[in-house]
Amino acid sequence: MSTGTRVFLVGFMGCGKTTTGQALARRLGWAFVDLDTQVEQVFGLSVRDIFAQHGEAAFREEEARQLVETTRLERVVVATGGGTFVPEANRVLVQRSGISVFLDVPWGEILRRLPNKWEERPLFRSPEQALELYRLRLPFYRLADFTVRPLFGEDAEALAGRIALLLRGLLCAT
Ligand SMILES: Nc1ncnc2c1ncn2[C@@H]1O[C@H](COP(=O)(O)OP(=O)(O)OP(=O)(O)O)[C@@H](O)[C@H]1O
Ligand SMILES: O=C(O)C1=C[C@@H](O)[C@@H](O)[C@H](O)C1
Ligand SMILES: [Mg+2]
Repeated sequence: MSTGTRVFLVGFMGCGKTTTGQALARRLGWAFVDLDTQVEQVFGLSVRDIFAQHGEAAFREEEARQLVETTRLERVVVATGGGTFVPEANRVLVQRSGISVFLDVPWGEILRRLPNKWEERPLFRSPEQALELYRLRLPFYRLADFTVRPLFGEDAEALAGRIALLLRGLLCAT
């Protein structure tokens, strides 16, 4: 399987996977897929309502299924969900199918970005619980092929530009 035509952005809720992913896809002239949106479309419900009505396990099952679907596409940037890269099966699939990039946003900045958004993200129950989850997840995110830490004040467009530069070098080499 060619790994040069898919990019998977991974990282914690609020690190900018969706926003940066859209900007990156535009720059590369590639398609963009947001995994959370795909799952929402299958259920016809928001992430919050999927968790509430069907439970997290049902969400994770569909998330894994939608991840497989993305590996059938070429020239695509995938914004994963915050938990997608944690199960080993998902991680192995990503590592075999494309290039993974961890958006390594420090906790303080995540907190600044996500006030009042807790009810949309069922696993962001309180800052304390979310910090615990963030710490548990970091070792998994660090298994991504590349880690990119947004610079102070660097917006999603600028960050996408930096990732595009990194990828262009890699894509030329494959
Ligand atoms: N580089 C950036 N600088 C400042 N704000 C940003 C940046 N990237 C994204 N944001 C803002 O942070 C918030 C969260 O971004 P986004 O929804 O893209 O994160 P996400 O990683 O997709 O989160 P989730 O896992 O919950 O889907 C949004 O309000 C977005 O505008
Ligand atoms: O971190 C997580 O586990 C999640 C992040 C979001 O992107 C959604 O996939 C959902 O809210 C779960
Ligand atoms: Mg997102």
